[in-house]
Amino acid sequence: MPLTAEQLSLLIAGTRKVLPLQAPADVLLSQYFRDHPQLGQNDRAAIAETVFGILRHRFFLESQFEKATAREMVIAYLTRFQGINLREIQPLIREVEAKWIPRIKATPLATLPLSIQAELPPWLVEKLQAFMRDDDILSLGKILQQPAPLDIRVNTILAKRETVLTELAQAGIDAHPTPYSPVGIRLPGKPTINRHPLFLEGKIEVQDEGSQLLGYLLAPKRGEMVVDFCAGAGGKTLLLGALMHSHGRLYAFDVSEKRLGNFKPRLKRSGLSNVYPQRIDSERDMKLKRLAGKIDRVLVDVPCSGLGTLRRNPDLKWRQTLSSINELKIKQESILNAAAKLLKRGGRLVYATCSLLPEENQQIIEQFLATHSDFILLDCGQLFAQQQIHLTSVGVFLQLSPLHHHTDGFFAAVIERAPDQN
Ligand SMILES: C[S@@+](CC[C@H](N)C(=O)[O-])C[C@H]1O[C@@H](n2cnc3c(N)ncnc32)[C@H](O)[C@@H]1O
Repeated sequence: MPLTAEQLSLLIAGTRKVLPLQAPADVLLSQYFRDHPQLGQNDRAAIAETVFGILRHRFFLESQFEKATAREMVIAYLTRFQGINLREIQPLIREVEAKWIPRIKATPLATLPLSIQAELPPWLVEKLQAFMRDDDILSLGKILQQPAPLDIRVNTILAKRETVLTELAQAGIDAHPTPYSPVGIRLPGKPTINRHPLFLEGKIEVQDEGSQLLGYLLAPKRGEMVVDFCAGAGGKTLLLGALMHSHGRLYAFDVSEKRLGNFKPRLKRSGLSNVYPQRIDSERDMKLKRLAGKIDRVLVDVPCSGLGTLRRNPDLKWRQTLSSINELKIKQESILNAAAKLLKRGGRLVYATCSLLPEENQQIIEQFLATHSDFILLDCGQLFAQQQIHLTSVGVFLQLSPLHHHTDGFFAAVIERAPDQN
């Protein structure tokens, strides 16, 4: 159906609300939808698709104007990236706008600077160039412009992956086992899953395959004492609880009351009975003292730049800066130091981020190991192989990539506190 003038103005209004990025794009969009309850499901979907599409191509779109307005961005996006032709949109736009459309459609990408071609901020391209070739940065940038697939995790406390796959097939939902995670399913059509009985009964949870794999590196066992130090809304906690078969003690710490609040209904659905969510003031909270040296396994999924999730959160390209990354590094170091104190001798810690930058990843671990001689680094590739998970290009560290693994860009390192010598 051809675009109508009313639909075009809705797309422009939604874009105008989000583009200044005074908050995360998804928060601004939800706010906008709450303020406009008259918008139907289709209008909302079209606005969200356009706003996120513009964010994915914003460097190119802005390069085409002196100072682009929301209206110009929408028209340029629809015609260059959504295949709407000039004849179709002409009745809805001004004469002067119709004049620049052919130029924007024809601009060859290869003539533009790498940061525009890759749709990455110049400061980030510069950081990546320290360890990547330009054509690899371009391939990465291009894959990060694609929307991510929808991955779910089967809650093995309540269901088996084969049974869930059968039920999804019966419901006419295109679904495939994920290639690496033994409990993952990929849903290429991205159906709305949160009203499906499998979801409501706690048999499935939305979770990127990369995030699932981190749980297999920690590999907590039944009956152990385990801490998820930065549990947030509990995405990874729930997998850890399932790997523990709901036996033992799993503390879910976070500084955010709101995130832990979002965890509560998920925990209830999961059927797990060994999880203890607890808010802490900071990584120096006194509550942590009593657990020092007592914990078998600790997951530290630290706050990070999130640059490995640009497929889902393209707005991070503007919300992160060189100085925010410097602040994050200090926090990451401090959280890792505090979390490591909880480990008993022989205990294992997984440090994880969804960042692509070595300074938030291996450099934090290398710095930690240089000052903690009682910790050793384990090999992620070997730990996966022990569990029959065969990932390509994984060495001592895990760096998942949307390009090579079709997951978000997760990083992980596994360290162990040296066992007692006696
Ligand atoms: C990357 S997110 C964790 C996501 C979560 N593990 C999941 O799988 O859904 C990082 C979390 O660290 C929390 N955080 C920030 N500072 C913290 C601190 N000092 N101690 C513990 N958690 C902290 C944030 O509130 C945020 O929820």
